[in-house]
Amino acid sequence: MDIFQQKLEAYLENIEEDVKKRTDFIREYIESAHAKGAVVGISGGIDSAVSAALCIKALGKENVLGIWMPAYSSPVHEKDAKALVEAINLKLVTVDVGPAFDAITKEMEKIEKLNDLAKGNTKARLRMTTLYGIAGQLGYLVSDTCNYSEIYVGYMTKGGDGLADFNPVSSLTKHQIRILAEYIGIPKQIITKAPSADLWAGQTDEQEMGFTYEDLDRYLLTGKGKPEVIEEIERLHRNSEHKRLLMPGI
Ligand SMILES: Nc1ncnc2c1ncn2[C@@H]1O[C@H](COP(=O)(O)OP(=O)(O)OC[C@H]2O[C@@H]([n+]3cccc(C(=O)O)c3)[C@H](O)[C@@H]2O)[C@@H](O)[C@H]1O
Ligand SMILES: Nc1ncnc2c1ncn2[C@@H]1O[C@H](COP(=O)(O)OP(=O)(O)OP(=O)(O)O)[C@@H](O)[C@H]1O
Ligand SMILES: [Mg+2]
Repeated sequence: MDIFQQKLEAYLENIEEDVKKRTDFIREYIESAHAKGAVVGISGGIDSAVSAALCIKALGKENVLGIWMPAYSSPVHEKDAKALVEAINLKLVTVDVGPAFDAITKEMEKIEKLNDLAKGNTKARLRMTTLYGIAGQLGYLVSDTCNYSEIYVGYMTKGGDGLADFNPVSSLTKHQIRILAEYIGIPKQIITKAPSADLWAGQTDEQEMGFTYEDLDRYLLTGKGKPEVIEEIERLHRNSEHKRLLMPGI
């Protein structure tokens, strides 16, 4: 077995302890903030599924609210988001951010036509706005869902999915998230589906990043990989430093 597989095996061996560590963290953090619960944006993808499941284990299903927020999202993700209701006992509501997206895009395009990335990042920031609106109303905190692999290369929208109050999965690579997902009973189709931000039709993480999660996680867990891939990962890491810091000021 190669060293990458050994690291993943080691994670699986200690998974019960890992779940306890994460659920203790969530419970203690929510208590220390005097909050009543947590909201999680539910995309139909694996990171939000695992984050929500950990929040439910920590806080109880009554104190966790999942929000499905479509903006011309693909139907497969809606089906997968809804599959979580039974699988992890999730309270799920829908807030359609499509109309707000259309309205704000129309206003912004009075300046200049927006490209897919600018439009996609706007969707992510409207979701952040929605999560904070509901969390503020309920006295909840907003759970982040970004995993370690994404955070390392800055693969998240600044002020969008990259902004929340606490993160129950920030130290887990994508491969570790998959192991955890299986352990806590996330539906198979969510685990095996190609990771996608779904910010525009046909988008997938691996295609956009230009390398696979296998390449990224192997490097993160073992330091090994093709030199040109490592160089690209480190370039993205350097260029996204600003997303992992509080804003600079003077
Ligand atoms: N050095 C610096 N210091 C301070 N701020 C700096 C900066 N360089 C850029 N910036 C600011 O950051 C902005 C660029 O960051 P940002 O707006 O995030 O935009 P950007 O990094 O260009 O795009 C976000 C990326 O994350 C991906 N994403 C988003 C959401 C979810 C997921 C997913 O996996 O599901 C993936 C998305 O597909 C895209 O590849 C610039 O417009 C500028 O305002
Ligand atoms: N349609 C959506 N409704 C609600 N939340 C969303 C939606 N799209 C994205 N999000 C939020 O943005 C986060 C970032 O998306 P990302 O694609 O990285 O995670 P994921 O969809 O949970 O996992 P993956 O796509 O890797 O399987 C999601 O975890 C979720 O919290
Ligand atoms: Mg996704």
